[in-house]
Order: sequence, then structure tokens, then C-alpha cells
Amino acid sequence: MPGTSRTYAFLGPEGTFTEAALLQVPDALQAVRVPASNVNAALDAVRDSVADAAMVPIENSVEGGVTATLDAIATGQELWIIREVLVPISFVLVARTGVRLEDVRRVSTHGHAWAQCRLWMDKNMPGAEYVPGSSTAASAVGLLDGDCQYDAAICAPLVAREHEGLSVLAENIGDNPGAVTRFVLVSRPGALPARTGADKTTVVVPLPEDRPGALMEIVDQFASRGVNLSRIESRPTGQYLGHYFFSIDADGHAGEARVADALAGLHRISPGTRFLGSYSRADRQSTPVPAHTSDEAFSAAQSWVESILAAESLAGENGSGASPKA
Ligand SMILES: O=C(O)C(=O)Cc1ccccc1
Repeated sequence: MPGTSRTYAFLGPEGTFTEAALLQVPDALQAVRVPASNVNAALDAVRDSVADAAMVPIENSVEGGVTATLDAIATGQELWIIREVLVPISFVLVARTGVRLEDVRRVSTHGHAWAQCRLWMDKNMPGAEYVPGSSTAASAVGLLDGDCQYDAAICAPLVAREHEGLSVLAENIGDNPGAVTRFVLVSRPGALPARTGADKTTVVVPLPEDRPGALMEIVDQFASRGVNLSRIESRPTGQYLGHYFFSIDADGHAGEARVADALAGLHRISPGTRFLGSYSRADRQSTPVPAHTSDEAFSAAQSWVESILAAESLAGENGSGASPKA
């Protein structure tokens, strides 16, 4: 509706890396932005139609998949990824103004931030105790509470600048200067984002049980159709020990014949396969398509098979061939 701004939920509060990712979405500055206290709450805001879409972290270059997100979108009411955003990450250590580095005993932050600063912490603050936080910004802002149970927080440089009473004790404390986190914007299923030639498709495939080679069969649905995979990870379904699903990112769009055909193959092998969206790649790198897996090759192959079947039914009509009823 013209004039109606969209509502975006995100892992908050203000100042998270997730908010930085959301601000890269073209209309996010004019939109209503609703901070959520965890990934599930952000996704539920979409499922309950409180928000049109939610930005959540899904993967980072150091620690791998954000399991809270992978699990939450693999189950429950269906959601589709409609966009991905990459954010370069740098961390600072902050404390209430006046607190010195040597006074710090307990440090709070998001689990993925802690994992990315582990070497720096071991080297510079070997005895520090980790206090899990729901986000980097929540940990930083928590320092200003009267009854705060920790002395410092790891967060984005911007958070320290925007809150009076917080001071930076150390900068660039991430172990990997090139660290990047990938975020996804998810919405309720609707119109599929248009094909751009530089797209990704995400699926969740439950591993069929007691079937030798099931994983190979799943991977082969992509390989045999020339579809490259950019991420594949297994997650326990949580139902019982040894029951897994695979979360997979493939290069290409469901509107391409080779990807659609791979999806159909996955559904045959594992009917519980869940489509999680086709969306344009954040790096805009176009996907090379081998000639024998192009839309044209698929359509020519389909016409060829149809011509064979047409000949068969003609033979049946003329009574001159071996028809199934003969
Ligand atoms: O806590 C945040 O600021 C987040 O957005 C989650 C996160 C944490 C660490 C690295 C990337 C994203």
C-alpha cells in the first residue's frame, strides 16, 4: 500500500550487528524497526504478522552456522529467506567509564562474539569468566544497570560511542580481522524474489533413516544437475539421538530448471524437504551454468522425451505397436 511503511523485526536492542545488517536493506531507514530479545522472538513477530520480515544472523566466517537461526527456520510455521546481507565485524571491549582493564573479571557478550575473540581474551585476559548475553548490544547496555553482574562487554564500536557512561578498554579484539557475518531477511511465504542470475536457494532436508548412501543421494541431486553448494551442515532434529536434517545453500534460483529439478529430486528422496527461499546473493557474483544444465538444455530434453511418448501413444492408437493394453 503506498505510504504504508513496512515493519522489520531484528535481533536487538539497537546497536547489534543485526541492526547494522537491517540498515543495509533499501527501505529500512523509513521502516518501523522492532528490536527483539532473541532470534525466536524476531521470527515469531513475522509468524504472528506483527512484522513483515525479520533480520537474523545465520552464519559467520569464523564460527560457522548460527544454530539458533538454522533450527528456528527449519521447523515451525514456514518462513522464506528473501534477502541476504554480509556485514564485516569488528569488536571492542567496553566497560563503565572509570573501570580499568585490570579490574575486569567477568565479560558478557553474544556466544558468536565470544567465539570470535577467544584468542585475544586468552592472551590478554586469561582468567576472565564468560557471561552469555542475548546480543552484543544487550550485554553492553546491561553494564549501565545498577545490579549488573559482569564488568565488561564485547560489542560493536558504535554502541560504546552512543551510550554515555561506557568507555572502550580495547579495540579490534577479534581474532580474525576479515571476519564477516551473513544475515538473512525472512518473511512469510509469498512471492518468490525475481531471478537475477546471481542467486542462492536454501533448503532443509531431513536425512532418510536406515538408508545407506542417503547423504550421497541428497548431494547428488545437486551435483548431477551442475548446481554448486555453498554451505551444507547437519543439525540434530532434536527428536531423538541420531536423527538429523541437512541445511543446504545452493547456487541458483528455484525458477531455473536445473534447481527446480534438484528440488523435485530432494522431495522424492526426502518428502519432508523444506524450501526456505531463493534470493539474490549479497556478493552479486553470477552463477556459471554448465551448458548441459541450462534451461534450454532441460527444455530440449523434455521435448525429446515428450516426442517419444507421443510416438508411443500414436502406436497404441494405430494398434501397430505394443500398447500397455495389448
Ligand atoms: O549480538 C549481536 O550484535 C548480533 O547481531 C549477533 C552477532 C553476534 C556476533 C557476531 C555477529 C552477529
